[in-house]
Amino acid sequence: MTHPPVIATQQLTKQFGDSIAVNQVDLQVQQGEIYGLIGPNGAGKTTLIRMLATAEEPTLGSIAIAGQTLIQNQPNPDIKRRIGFLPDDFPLYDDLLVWDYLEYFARLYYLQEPDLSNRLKEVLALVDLDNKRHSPISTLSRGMKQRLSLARTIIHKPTLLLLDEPVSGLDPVARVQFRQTLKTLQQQGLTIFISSHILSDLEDFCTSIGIMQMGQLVESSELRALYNRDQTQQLIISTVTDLAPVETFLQDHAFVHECKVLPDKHQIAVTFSGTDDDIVALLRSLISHNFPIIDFHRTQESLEDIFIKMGYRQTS
Ligand SMILES: Nc1ncnc2c1ncn2[C@@H]1O[C@H](COP(=O)(O)OP(=O)(O)OP(=O)(O)O)[C@@H](O)[C@H]1O
Repeated sequence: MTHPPVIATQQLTKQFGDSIAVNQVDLQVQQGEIYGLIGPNGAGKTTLIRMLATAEEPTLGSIAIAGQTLIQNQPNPDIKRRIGFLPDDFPLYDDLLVWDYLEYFARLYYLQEPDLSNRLKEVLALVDLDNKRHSPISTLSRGMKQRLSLARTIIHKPTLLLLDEPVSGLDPVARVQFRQTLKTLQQQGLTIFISSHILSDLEDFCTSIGIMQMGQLVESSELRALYNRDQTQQLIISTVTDLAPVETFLQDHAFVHECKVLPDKHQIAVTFSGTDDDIVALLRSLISHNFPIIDFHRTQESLEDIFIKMGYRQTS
C-alpha cells in the first residue's frame, strides 16, 4: 500500500501586509525522508515551517499532513499530535533539571507512569544525554541544550519532525552529533523537514533538498536526482613528483573540461565528461606515459558547485 505524502502543500501562500513571505509553494515530502530546505535570510523558510506546524495560518493554498487536509481556523489535535516542531528560538528553562524539564512536557501530552519514565529514559538515550538527567539545564553545553530541545520535541512520538535552523550556532562537533541523532530518528521511521541557510549543514544527510528564494520554492528534488543531473564527473589525481607535466597532459585530453591544481594536497582535480570506459582509458594513458600516479579516484562534485552551475548563487 502506498502512503500519502507526509507533507503536501498546494499553492501555499503567506502574506504579511503588502509583502509575500511564502509564494504559491507546492511541496511534497514522502514518508521517511529527511528533506532539507535551504535559502538565504528572509527567503520564507521560517514562515513555511510555521505554517506546516500549524503555528501560522496560510493566506491562501492548502496543507495536508499524512493525507489529512488542514482546515483554516479549525485546530486539528490529531494532526498536531503527529508533528514535533522545534522553532529556532525555543526557550529552555535554565533553572530546571534536564529530567524535570522533559517530564513537564511529557505531562502536557498526558503521559503517565510508568510510560512517562520509560519514554523519558528512551529519549534521553536517543539524544545521548542519559548521564545528564540530574543536571541543571544551565550547566549544559550549547550542543547538549539543542539535543535536549530535540528530546522535548519528540517526547510525544510524532511522525513528522519540523526543525527550523536547529544547528545554527553549534560548533562542528555538536553539528555532527545533532545530525547523527537525526539519522537515528529517520531510521526509526520519522520524516524530518529541516531548514538551514547553510547548505553544508544539510547535504550529507538529507534525502531531498529544496531551495527557497524570495518566498518561492525554486528547486525541490531528491539528492540523487540532483547529483545525476550533472553530467560531468570529478577525478582526483596525485603523483609522487611535480604535478605540472600531468596538468599539461590532461589539458590536451578531449574529455577534460577543467584542471584545478590543489597544491596543498598535491592533487589535481579534473572535471571530466567521458564515460566510465573513458576514465579507464585516461588512467591507462597516464600510466603508459610513465607518470608516477599515486592516487586516481572519482569523487562527487559538491552540491554547492552543482547549485552554482544551476544558477543559484545565494545558497549559503
Ligand atoms: N510576523 C511577521 N510579520 C511581518 N513580516 C514577517 C513576519 N514574519 C516574517 N516576515 C517577513 O517574511 C519574510 C520571510 O521571513 P522568514 O523569517 O520566513 O524567512 P527565513 O528564510 O526563515 O529567514 P531567516 O533565514 O533569516 O530565518 C521576511 O521578509 C520577513 O521580514
